[in-house]
Amino acid sequence: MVEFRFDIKPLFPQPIIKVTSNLLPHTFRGDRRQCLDATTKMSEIIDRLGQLSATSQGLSKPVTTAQRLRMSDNQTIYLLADSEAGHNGAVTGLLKVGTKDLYLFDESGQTRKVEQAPSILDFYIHESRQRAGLGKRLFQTMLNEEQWTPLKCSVDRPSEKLLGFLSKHYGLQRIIPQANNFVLYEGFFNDVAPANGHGNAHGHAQSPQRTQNGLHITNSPNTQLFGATYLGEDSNRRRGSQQQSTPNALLQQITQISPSGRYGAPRPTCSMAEIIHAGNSKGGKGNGSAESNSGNGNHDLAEIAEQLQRQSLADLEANSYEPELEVEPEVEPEPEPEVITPPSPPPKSHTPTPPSVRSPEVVESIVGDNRRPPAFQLSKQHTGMKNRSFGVGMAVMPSSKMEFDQMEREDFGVVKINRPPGHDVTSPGQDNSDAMSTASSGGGGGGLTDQGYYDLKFYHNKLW
Ligand SMILES: CC(=O)SCCNC(=O)CCNC(=O)[C@H](O)C(C)(C)COP(=O)(O)OP(=O)(O)OC[C@H]1O[C@@H](n2cnc3c(N)ncnc32)[C@H](O)[C@@H]1OP(=O)(O)O
Repeated sequence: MVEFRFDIKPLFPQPIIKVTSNLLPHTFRGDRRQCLDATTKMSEIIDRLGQLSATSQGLSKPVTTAQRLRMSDNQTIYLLADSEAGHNGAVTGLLKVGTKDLYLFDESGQTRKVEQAPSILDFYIHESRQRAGLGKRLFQTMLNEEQWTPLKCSVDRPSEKLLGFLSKHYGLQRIIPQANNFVLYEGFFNDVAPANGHGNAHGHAQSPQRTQNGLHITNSPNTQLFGATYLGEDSNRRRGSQQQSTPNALLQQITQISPSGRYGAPRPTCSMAEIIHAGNSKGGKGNGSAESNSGNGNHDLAEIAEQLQRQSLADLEANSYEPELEVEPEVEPEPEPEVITPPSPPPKSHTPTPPSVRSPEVVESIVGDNRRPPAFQLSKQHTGMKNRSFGVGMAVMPSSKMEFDQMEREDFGVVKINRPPGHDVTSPGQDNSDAMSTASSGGGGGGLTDQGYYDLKFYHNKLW
């Protein structure tokens, strides 16, 4: 029996009480001070019983704590007490139930999403009182209160004892195998309309693709991994009235979010998705020139990469590297700026500026007019948001890399050229990683070392 330093009887005017997130017995009446006292004591009771249950089941940490109950909005704990026991009475059992949205297999192996499935989450009768019918008493009280039937309950990782208990008292034996830890019994899906693989165990028939609250449910792995997509009324109207050919519509779809949970937080627009999807929506690819892709954010990454590759190859052939372009002066090396601000250095009149090392203005036109000027300029040391895609760099040219300085989270920046090999800059603000990449490439003895080379890297947001 579980006894406490305080008298439990005031908390248990009846043998079984219900506790929800307010941590008060459902029978509680009292003022503020009594309320505080009751929640403190109730928390202690719940934590203690939860710990005993975990120990009894061999769990490393309790499933049931007062804190968890306080944070929940759909869980209820039933507590069984023996007021006659000892001096202060004793608490003898705990049963925690709640509702869960679950993806479940039915008898035929079809996946179904069951919303608010009744779930048995934790069940414990003190060892000294087991097999005396107390479990049945507690469980039956819960069924009556919740108006559930045993067959419609999912059971979260039941122990052998609980399986025996359910078999003995409720004849539940034939389990429908599941991929998760929940156990359900044949008959769970009875009287539920199949509705294309989606249903509700309570029989609240739902539209196969759209539920009342606007959740878009499919059987896809993405849905199962990330949850249903929330399609608000606005969005529904938009989808009806608007073709998906506009980039905005596509972007809205891309950034649609789940309404709750950890996937519910608003996500920033993915710039790469913007490029890929918005580019595709154009239909035609244009003439392939980078400049032609400016505006509206319709860029094709492959096209840009191809363009830069062509330009880089042309530069190689023309032997037109100009290491002095955007290279710090020999005498007074300055820290290499992380974010290049316009204007670009004036090209020598006799040497055409290599297209692959365009001035920021040119590159800006590649990435489109929708790039907003940053309110202030951040280096990658500030933002930590600079992601290198060496694969893309490799695709452009094996010995070169593209670099886009990301001035803002959502935007592409400018192409820049690293300092030439051997040109050490040791001032504090220098770009260490760039220096390292330069050194390592140069150390490899590449053919371009003697001539210097352009270290172009390509940065973008992480995609997934
Ligand atoms: C989702 C979950 O919570 S899973 C975890 C379930 N909890 C536990 O395993 C914790 C330890 N066990 C217990 O707390 C209890 O045994 C409970 C809650 C499972 C059942 O409570 P009890 O008061 O013992 O149940 P009650 O007396 O009403 O029914 C007894 C039946 O339960 C099953 N049972 C209870 N104890 C045991 C046991 N030690 N070994 C095997 N079966 C048991 C048997 O079917 C038993 O019938 P039997 O005595 O004729 O064999």
